[in-house]
Amino acid sequence: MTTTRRTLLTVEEYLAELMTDLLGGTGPIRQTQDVPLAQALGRVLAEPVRAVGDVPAFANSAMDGYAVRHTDLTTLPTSLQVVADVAAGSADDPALEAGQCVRIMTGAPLPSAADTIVPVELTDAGTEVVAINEAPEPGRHVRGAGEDVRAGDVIVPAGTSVTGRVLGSIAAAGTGTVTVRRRPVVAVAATGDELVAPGGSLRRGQIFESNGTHLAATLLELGAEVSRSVVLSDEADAFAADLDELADGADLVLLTGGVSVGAFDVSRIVLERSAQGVFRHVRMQPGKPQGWARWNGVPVLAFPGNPVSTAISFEVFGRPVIDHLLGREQPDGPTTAVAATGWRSPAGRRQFVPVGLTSDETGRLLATPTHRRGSASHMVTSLAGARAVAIVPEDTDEVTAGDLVEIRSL
Ligand SMILES: Nc1nc2c(c(=O)[nH]1)N[C@H]1C(S)=C(S)[C@@H](COP(=O)(O)OP(=O)(O)OC[C@H]3O[C@@H](n4cnc5c(N)ncnc54)[C@H](O)[C@@H]3O)O[C@H]1N2
Ligand code: MOO
Repeated sequence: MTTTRRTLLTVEEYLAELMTDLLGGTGPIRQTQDVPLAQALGRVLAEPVRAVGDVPAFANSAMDGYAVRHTDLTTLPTSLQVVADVAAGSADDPALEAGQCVRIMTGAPLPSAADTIVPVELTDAGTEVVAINEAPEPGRHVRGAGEDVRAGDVIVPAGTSVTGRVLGSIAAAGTGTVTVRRRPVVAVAATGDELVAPGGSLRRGQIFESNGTHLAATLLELGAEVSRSVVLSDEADAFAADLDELADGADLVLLTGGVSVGAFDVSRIVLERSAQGVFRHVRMQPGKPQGWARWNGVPVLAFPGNPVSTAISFEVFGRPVIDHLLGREQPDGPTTAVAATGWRSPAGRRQFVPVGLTSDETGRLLATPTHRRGSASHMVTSLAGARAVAIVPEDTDEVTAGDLVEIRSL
């Protein structure tokens, strides 16, 4: 039966419904994999990474100069005998008597008998005898063993997305292999007989498919595996058969289009008829019509077909579901920016507007809608230039230039 009147939920109510009723309260994917660092980019850590040893592993010099005993610098200027050279990578630990020093390079181990580094700039750079004109404080320019982290300290917690920065820290702490969660397998399907692959030619009534392209790429960015990204027929039986194939082996199916109340809205029709699909209206713009179901036991999210609606739906509902499957820590919460121009917002619905970000001469962050006409669910090219979405509360029907608006990075 066609559900034209729908329960109206807030964004939070619908998200909670997805987490409890669709995902069944189940935790992240259990399977993990051990992967070398070179293959870990974009994955999510299933276990914390701890420092294998102290970092730095040994006390070393922060400067090119001379390793000295500070007690030898009580009277200045002074001259010290240079008894050895130590370069980075050297395992030497030359002995120092009173009045002696060691020429040392940045990163080289501090001789056990020395306690301070005199940078070469404060000396005459002598190689057998060095004249020292100025004394740094005791202990200066020495990088202590373990002053970054101690052996066993957590470098990166479980649930972290592996980025270049994260990899750098893990590598420095001595770990070559990390345990990551298996990638969630996600199948993507756009619906609509009007859709033509980009690069083709359009006859009257047809448009280029963009939602599948957008979702598949964004899923890859988030560390998911996209098993298939296809366009399904608007014919119900064929759609259902294709859905069987898509769901096979998937952790999640994402559908776009056909969720509204139109006579041919195939996602809704098939999911309601064959999988007790739940279709809602959510107090948001864009992204009002939403649906979910389990198809052969596999969670299915059905997003509205308008491209900006799909994009926002993914940000608001798809991303948290993927993060949940991956056990990923939630990204940073919203921040604020100053609206650079004004725009209208539908009363009673939370508005999500793609915005670009700049700053003014006083350093304030400015948000400007990326489409000159503000927000509309079909303004697909507004997505390319967006750095964030501005979030306008339900009780606001107009944003005025200069207002502080909440933004969430994309
Ligand atoms: N009588 C009502 N009509 C509509 C309502 C409503 O409450 N009552 N809601 C409107 C809202 S809001 C939205 S959003 C849309 C959602 O509709 P559907 O999910 O059924 O989406 P479609 O009708 O399939 O498509 C909408 C629009 O988007 C284009 N589209 C679809 N798929 C793609 C794709 N993969 N790539 C690019 N563009 C796509 C499609 O051609 C349509 O133009 O319903 C409103 N109607
Ligand atoms: O909710 Mo629709 O997504 O406003 O265009």
